[in-house]
Amino acid sequence: MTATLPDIPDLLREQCLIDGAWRDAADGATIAVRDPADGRVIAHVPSLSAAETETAIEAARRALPAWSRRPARERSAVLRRWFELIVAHADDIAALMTAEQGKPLSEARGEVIYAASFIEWFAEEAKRVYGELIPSPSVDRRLAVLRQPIGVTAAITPWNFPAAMITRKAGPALAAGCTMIVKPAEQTPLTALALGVLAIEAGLPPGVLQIITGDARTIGGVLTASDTIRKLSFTGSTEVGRILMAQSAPTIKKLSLELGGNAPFIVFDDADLDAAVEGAIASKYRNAGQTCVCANRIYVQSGVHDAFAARLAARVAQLRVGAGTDPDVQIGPLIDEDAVLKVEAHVADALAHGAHTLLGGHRHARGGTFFEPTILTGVTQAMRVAREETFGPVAPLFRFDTEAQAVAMANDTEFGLAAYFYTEDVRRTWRVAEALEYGIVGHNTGLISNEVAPFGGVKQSGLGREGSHHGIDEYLELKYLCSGIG
Ligand SMILES: NC(=O)C1=CN([C@@H]2O[C@H](COP(=O)(O)OP(=O)(O)OC[C@H]3O[C@@H](n4cnc5c(N)ncnc54)[C@H](OP(=O)(O)O)[C@@H]3O)[C@@H](O)[C@H]2O)C=CC1
Ligand SMILES: O=C(O)CCCC(=O)O
Repeated sequence: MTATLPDIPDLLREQCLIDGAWRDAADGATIAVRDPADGRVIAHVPSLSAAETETAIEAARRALPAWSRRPARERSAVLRRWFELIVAHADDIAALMTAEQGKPLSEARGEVIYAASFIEWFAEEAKRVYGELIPSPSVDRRLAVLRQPIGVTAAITPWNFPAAMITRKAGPALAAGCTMIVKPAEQTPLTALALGVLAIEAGLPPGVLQIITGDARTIGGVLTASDTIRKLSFTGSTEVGRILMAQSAPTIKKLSLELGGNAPFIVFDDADLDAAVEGAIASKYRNAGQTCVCANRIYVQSGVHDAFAARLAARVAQLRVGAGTDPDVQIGPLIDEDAVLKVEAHVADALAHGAHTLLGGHRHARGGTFFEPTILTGVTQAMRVAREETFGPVAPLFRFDTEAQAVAMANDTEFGLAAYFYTEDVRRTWRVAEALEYGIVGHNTGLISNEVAPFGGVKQSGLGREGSHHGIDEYLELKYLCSGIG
């Protein structure tokens, strides 16, 4: 262990949570966790086997009957305590998150509060899982619909939001009366395990929540093959989403998939340009561009293109790159070397096909996985930055002339998670919002995420919605009861 880890013995766990107990792998195997700011190993977590994954599933199965039968009010109270504990420990969890993920401390703290908001929200929703009484077609029968927990569930989560992607799944699952096994990304297990510490402290009974670490294919293979697990929720790449969907087919699992995005960000001639620049920065450079809803393609109408590019460049040039622990830094390191290679490849491809660098374009002078905040101009639909999620601090600017062109280019992708546009024209607002083939649309804002609204995509960006009052439905089954009373 090194000095880059915060001194928080109560929250720092290097063991997995199974059946209410903290465990190592039986064979002692571990995975190293690194600080992306300097590449140093900061901790080790267990690398569990397939058999240990089965043990976690079995614990969740045993815990299900009692937890699902607890009155909703009691489940709600436990979740409420978990929420309060997360908020009370926000600074410590943020420090842990920055150490393993790299995002600036202020962003990490923001994520912890965001993560906690899902637990608070679903603590409330737990009490509102209403059924229905259907007007009967005959006098001798009564027709009812019950909404019941789906059963044992699993979540596989990414490194870019190490806390919020867990609570957005565990919150509704536990509120609904399900039990869950969470497998966090190998880069960011410490935040997940710290959430587990607080869940136990909040009074979550053994087996209701398991947090297991290890080889993704081994654990993913066991989770998807399991007949006990009735639902899998995954956030991550579209490629892995496809694999998990195929692996879940034999057991016909219910799936929530929150996959890659390739978000268009459209600036029309009639936009408030300063607001559009701020929105673009918030959307593009948050988490160093490593967000599935980050603006990936910035389309700017010809009349304002050059002014927008100049203002954006002036602002982005002020963004400071460095370790997330430095309070003056806005852009931390990328998660790993593979991430940097992908960003470099996208920039090189764009330049080779005629784009120009307005700002940045290279690895940062600090070395490691730091990358310069970058703006490219003269980008076209044929380039890789237009077709694939870059997941880095690169803003590619495309020029367009008409609204129809902008909408067509924005929709020209297999992805459909988030889209943004800036206009002051109310008629255009509705026209464009309705025409964009996306699950989430931001108008005159670059920040759309919160716990009260449904988050999720269309097309190959995934299935299902998280957050909002819809989020709990993903963990419930409808049961139709036809009662003969003649
Ligand atoms: N929608 C989103 O929010 C995200 C999108 N991405 C996109 O994906 C790209 C690659 O990022 P990456 O981290 O590799 O994303 P992945 O999709 O590979 O990882 C996300 C999660 O899936 C797990 N996983 C990976 N392979 C399997 C498998 N075969 N079976 C079961 N679980 C698996 C990972 O585990 P482990 O970490 O142990 O390998 C991690 O927990 C990014 O550049 C970005 O474009 C990435 C993260 C989030
Ligand atoms: O990148 C993701 O996978 C989640 C986006 C974070 C959010 O805005 O909720």
